[in-house]
Amino acid sequence: MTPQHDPGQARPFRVMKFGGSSVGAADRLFQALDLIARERQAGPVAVVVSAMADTTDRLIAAVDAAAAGLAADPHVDAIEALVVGVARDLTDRLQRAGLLVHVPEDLSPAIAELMRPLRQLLLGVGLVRERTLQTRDLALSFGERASVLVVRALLVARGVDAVAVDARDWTVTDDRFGQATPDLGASALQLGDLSAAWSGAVSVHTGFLGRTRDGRTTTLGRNGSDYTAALLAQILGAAELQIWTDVSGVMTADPDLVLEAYPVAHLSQAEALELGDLGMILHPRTMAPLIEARIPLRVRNTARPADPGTLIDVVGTRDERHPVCVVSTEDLALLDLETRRRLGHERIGERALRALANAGVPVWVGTAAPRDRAFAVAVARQDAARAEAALSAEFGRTTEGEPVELAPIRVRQPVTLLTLVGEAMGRTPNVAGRFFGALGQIGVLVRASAQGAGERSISAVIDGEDTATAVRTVHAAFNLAAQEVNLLVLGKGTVGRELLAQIAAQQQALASNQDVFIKLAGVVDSKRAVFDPAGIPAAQWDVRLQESHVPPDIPALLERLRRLPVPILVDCTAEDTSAVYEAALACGIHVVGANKRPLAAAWPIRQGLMDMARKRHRRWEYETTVGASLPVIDTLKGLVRTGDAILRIEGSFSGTLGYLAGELSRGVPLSHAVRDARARGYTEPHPRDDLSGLDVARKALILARELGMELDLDAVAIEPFAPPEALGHDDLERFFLALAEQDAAVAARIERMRQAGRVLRYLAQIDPSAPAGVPAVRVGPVEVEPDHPAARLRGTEAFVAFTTDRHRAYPLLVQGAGAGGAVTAAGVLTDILKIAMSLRGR
Ligand SMILES: Nc1ncnc2c1ncn2[C@@H]1O[C@H](COP(=O)(O)OP(=O)(O)O)[C@@H](O)[C@H]1O
Ligand SMILES: N[C@@H](CC(=O)OP(=O)(O)O)C(=O)O
Repeated sequence: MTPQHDPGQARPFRVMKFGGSSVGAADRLFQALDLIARERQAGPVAVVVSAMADTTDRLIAAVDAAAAGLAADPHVDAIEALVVGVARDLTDRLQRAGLLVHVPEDLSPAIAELMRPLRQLLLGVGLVRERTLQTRDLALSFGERASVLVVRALLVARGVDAVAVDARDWTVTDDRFGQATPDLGASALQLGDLSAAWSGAVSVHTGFLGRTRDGRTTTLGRNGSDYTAALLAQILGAAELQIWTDVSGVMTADPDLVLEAYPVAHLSQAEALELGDLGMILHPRTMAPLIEARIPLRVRNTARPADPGTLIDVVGTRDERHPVCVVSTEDLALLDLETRRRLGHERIGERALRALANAGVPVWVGTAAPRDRAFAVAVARQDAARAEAALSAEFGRTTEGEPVELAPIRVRQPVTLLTLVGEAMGRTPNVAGRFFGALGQIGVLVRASAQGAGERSISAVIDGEDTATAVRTVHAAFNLAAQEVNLLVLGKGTVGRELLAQIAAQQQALASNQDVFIKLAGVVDSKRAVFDPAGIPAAQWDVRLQESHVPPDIPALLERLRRLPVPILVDCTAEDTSAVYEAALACGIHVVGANKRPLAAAWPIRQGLMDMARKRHRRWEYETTVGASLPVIDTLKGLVRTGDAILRIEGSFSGTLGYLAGELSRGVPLSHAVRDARARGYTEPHPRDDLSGLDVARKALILARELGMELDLDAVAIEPFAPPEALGHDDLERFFLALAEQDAAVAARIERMRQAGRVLRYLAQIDPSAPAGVPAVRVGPVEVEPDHPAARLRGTEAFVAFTTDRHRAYPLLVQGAGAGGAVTAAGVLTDILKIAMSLRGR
């Protein structure tokens, strides 16, 4: 192909294409004209425009309406109104900006005149009630033709010499209406003749349109203006093609699907070819002429012309940290073929592809099992029935005289083809591992997969309903600096409130120092919920919750949460939430809980939750259920996992009871000490819940169960902290009166102990090898000797002593602050980070 440089110019052309979004509104078109004028000063320019905004869709609706015997005129009226409105608005703007060099003629009569044959055509369609692709293409041509009329007139009005070119006059195509292919040689000849008349003016071409040799109008397929522009660039031997649209370049993912998507600075032509093939922003055939002619392409944003956009050239970038693009192709069907016996020498894959090609069904992806015993193909959903019929017919007959033994064809739909495209992939290890790992982490099943032969792409076929979550998760795994986790926090009591404050304070540092981004997706209390998949600023949760009128519909919230990357349910309540945990784990949500009740629920329930977590590969972290943020559970798990034999566990787990024991030892009467502890916020709202020993019993049970002891709460021997007769009153005042009646007896006991050199502590004791008839787990008040580790505890301090086979002589001790909102919340945050860090391997 001989490049046709502008005869009067030494410099080569630049081709600028403006899409429907750039020409469909006056403010954008104002920018577009400005860009053209500036570019013209630097050298020769050819412009390609699309139909304004949604005009092409409207024209299709008009044809459909006419064919259905309905009025099509309202659609044409709306298009005319849009075009005339944009032209008027733009004239005003140019005038106000002092840019109007010539006053343009009123364009409405010209536009009405242009549309007249369209109205007649639609009338004809209405009469015959028949709509062929050929008729439709002719109707569609009016969109681009109207744009050219307006753009040329206003360029001239702005002082830029411009000529209108109906690209049908040079784009010679075959007669595949709706999807025509241009003939490059014939088109170049035609254009050569036409271009002589431009003589230095900016030529403004209709995108998308062509004509057969015998003069019938064709279109190049939806979004075909990109293709027109690429052809024009090739024939003109342009130095560059610019595609101006409404986003700042080719983004790492569809910005409508992935909020965090960002523009890719530099792509190779091969990468862009793969992206175009998958229908990502470029028309699938745009790249071919540019590759042939080695012409660079820039994708730019008309509304933000200062943004650099995306450069697509022959070499691309060698930057190893180059982002990759995630493309999802929805509404596909996956057809699975499997032989029960080999089909002679011919492979089923080959035969299947041939059968589909003969039936005119395009295949999105095909993957074969080794030696072709099984084969899966993904096709557009609308082609699924045709594809199935073609395959059934193909494999229904025998080959080489052998009976065909094909299992019934399985059709799964809707499915989505999820593809990762990036040049760097062939040079980076473990791309497949990270890709499938990210999908596995959110419980997405891969139905089929393919790794591009050019090492530039990797694809997975997934269920349609998983699309949004999968795209976001894969995008985050490859393109975001920080691992994102999404929290739904249940409960805004002391622990919940403190946790949210700690998240607000730490969020920034965690993102910059640990590459972990903690996103607060929702908060729920007993009356309402607030949920925002884009994230609630952690400092604003309180206000947002107060403003919310959404009821706390947990199943609905879990359904939304599970669609976000690394979803975590954070339970800061003291309710029976086992059913919530089950639902969460079942749908792929991790759980972090400070709540003891699900762990202390009946053994089959607790075990069911553990099994569900294991089966769904979700984490359930609950370190704070015993000893707040002290590493009690982790230590015990470590001992058990490394095969140590636990001989005995003893501990003081209740900060409240530890505090009370200390106060009594100092001579404070029981009822006073309890009143005081309640006033300090150490006790539950009704102190009976602490004094009964039930809370400590639950903690002891949690530890015992870690040892595999199949016990329920009723197997724990509980002796309350205060005599049971004092605990029966619901009414607080009567409760305190009854408690005061015990003051003297308790004081006398404490005094006796003091004289014997002992102190009172409330301890839990677990003895896995207790003989039959002796409770293996017991909690209650114990008089301890002065050299016992519990004797040294101060205030709300807690301790646990593990006596094991390896720690026999000196028990392993864990000791420190064992209660309080701040330490518990810090423990919950640690559990959340444990999950985030384990996934972060990037
Ligand atoms: N990966 C992606 N990068 C950029 N845009 C994308 C991507 N995926 C989907 N899009 C969508 O493509 C749109 C641009 O294409 P289109 O509407 O055809 O533009 P135009 O009207 O300029 O031809 C964007 O507004 C965006 O919503
Ligand atoms: N107007 C045609 C052709 C085109 O390319 O449009 P856009 O550049 O707006 O995607 C369509 O909507 O398919």
